[in-house]
Amino acid sequence: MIQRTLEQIAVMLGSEVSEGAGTVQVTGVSTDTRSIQASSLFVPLIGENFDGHSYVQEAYAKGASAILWQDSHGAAPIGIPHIRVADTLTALQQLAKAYRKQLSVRIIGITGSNGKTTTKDLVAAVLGSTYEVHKTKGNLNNHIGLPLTLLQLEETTQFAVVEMGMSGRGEIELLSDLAEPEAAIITMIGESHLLQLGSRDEIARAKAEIASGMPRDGLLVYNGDEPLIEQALAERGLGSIEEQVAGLRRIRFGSGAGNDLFPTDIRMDADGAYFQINSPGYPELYVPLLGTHNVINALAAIAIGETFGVAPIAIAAGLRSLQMTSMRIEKQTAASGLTVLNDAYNASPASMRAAITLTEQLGGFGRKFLVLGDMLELGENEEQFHRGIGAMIDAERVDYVFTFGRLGRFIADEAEARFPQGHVRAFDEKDQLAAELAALAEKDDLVLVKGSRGMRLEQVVQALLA
Ligand SMILES: CC(=O)N[C@H]1[C@@H](OP(=O)(O)OP(=O)(O)OC[C@H]2O[C@@H](n3ccc(=O)[nH]c3=O)[C@H](O)[C@@H]2O)O[C@H](CO)[C@@H](O)[C@@H]1O[C@H](C)C(=O)N[C@@H](C)C(=O)N[C@H](CCC(=O)N[C@@H](CCC[C@@H](N)C(=O)O)C(=O)O)C(=O)O
Ligand SMILES: Nc1ncnc2c1ncn2[C@@H]1O[C@H](COP(=O)(O)OP(=O)(O)OP(=O)(O)O)[C@@H](O)[C@H]1O
Ligand SMILES: C[C@@H](N)C(=O)N[C@H](C)C(=O)O
Repeated sequence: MIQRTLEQIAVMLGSEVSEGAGTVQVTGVSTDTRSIQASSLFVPLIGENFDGHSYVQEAYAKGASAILWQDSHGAAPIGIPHIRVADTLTALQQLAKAYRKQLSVRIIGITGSNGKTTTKDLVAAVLGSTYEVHKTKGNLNNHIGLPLTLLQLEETTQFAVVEMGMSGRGEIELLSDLAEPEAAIITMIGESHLLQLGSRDEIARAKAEIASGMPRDGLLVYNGDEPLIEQALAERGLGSIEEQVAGLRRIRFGSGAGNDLFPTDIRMDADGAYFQINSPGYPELYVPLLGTHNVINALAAIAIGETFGVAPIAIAAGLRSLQMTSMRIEKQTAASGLTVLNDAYNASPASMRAAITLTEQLGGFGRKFLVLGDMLELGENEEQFHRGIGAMIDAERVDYVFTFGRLGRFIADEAEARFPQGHVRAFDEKDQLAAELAALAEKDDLVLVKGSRGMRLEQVVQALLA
């Protein structure tokens, strides 16, 4: 993480240090006194619920070396080393960019409607077999999370794999301009945040903004099965693969044989997937993730590994060594023996379909239960999206469907007629859903739990595992 004197930081921000504080040593940056590290620079952000400026005394008492102070807040507290700035959020971003430019780190940016976190973990695993790698922690992928990620880099970090999230146009452009990735991955275009973007075309245009901060000879790795990505790149003057115009190098990955990288001979076991690829020199590969969509995510990681000189055998080892962020098709087992697929981090129609299809395909279980929550931020067609999920559930392969939330009712309503009486239930209370499910499910059964972040369905998982 960043280690600089306060004077050096002031120079990076184009500002000045408070009297006599130039030699104060800073190690790391924090924006939250609830997780602050000693010797850090505390950056008080103005948020929806609090103004961080109210916590600077607490930050200093907890060991912060210094703080930033926004001009609009008048005189800074006496006795705390500080740097005055016009806007603390902008200053955080500026400091992250300046620090990134001082390092020799090579940055891989990742965006896409679904799969950013998963692919970030896969790329880090592949590159980590050969290099010193830092990856986005958790889901810190926005205008605050990405700067914090950059400021966590060590001087010795060789590669940084950074997740770039968005829910509006211009957000990825800002993140790309901050991180200046030399390579970028666009995982896929789904329906996430359709409410704000309005169409999948607009979502694709937003994702294509990742090209903004890239060098002319940068590398774009993108899902070649999705025509909207190439369309959006062409609209940015990057031409299409057919035009082969000057500019970014490209590697297309996906299930189709027209891609530069595609899988063959996919077969699943209880914990992951085996597959071959069309690139020479590889053994049969294995990724400890369930679902065909995760094989496709792995292709992006392979493309990056090949580009940056990781040997095929090291790529294979890296994939096998994956350390996955939680609540993404995370397989958990209750004391009773009941198996839970915890996919509760978030949900959109594409990821919901992928999770249900995967659950239907898994063998070796007794009955199968789906616990499905609302999918949020889908805009005016939210009801149709949820009904579409209800309609795609295979009643021959799923035994029960329990839904939670106002929109989940549409899933239940659409599925009910194809199931035995009482096997499709819509709940408004998580506790009741969990209690009835725990009473019904038995040790050989399988339960998928999935819904948007706002539904907090991990509470149902915790009740089942208790
Ligand atoms: C600003 C901030 O970091 N807030 C975090 C804070 O929220 P809280 O409500 O408690 O505080 P405020 O924001 O109101 O307070 C302002 C500051 O004061 C600090 N503070 C407060 C209390 C206190 O006792 N001490 C303090 O120091 C506080 O820390 C603030 O700095 O805490 C919450 C709980 O931990 C955090 O959730 C909240 O974080 C916000 C949401 C945030 O944006 N965090 C980023 C670091 C981040 O990357 N979060 C990701 C989720 C990102 C995400 O959703 N990405 C989307 C796509 C991008 C959408 C984009 N348009 C957007 O708006 O995000 C995606 O789909 O992936 C994560 O944590 O997972
Ligand atoms: N290529 C994909 N297609 C469809 N669903 C996917 C794909 N990759 C991952 N998923 C599913 O999408 C959900 C979110 O996965 P992940 O956290 O990796 O995505 P993300 O893009 O980081 O999400 P967020 O936008 O919240 O950061 C999980 O349910 C996961 O199984
Ligand atoms: C919280 C954010 N990362 C997200 O994914 N939001 C959508 C709406 C979800 O939770 O599905």
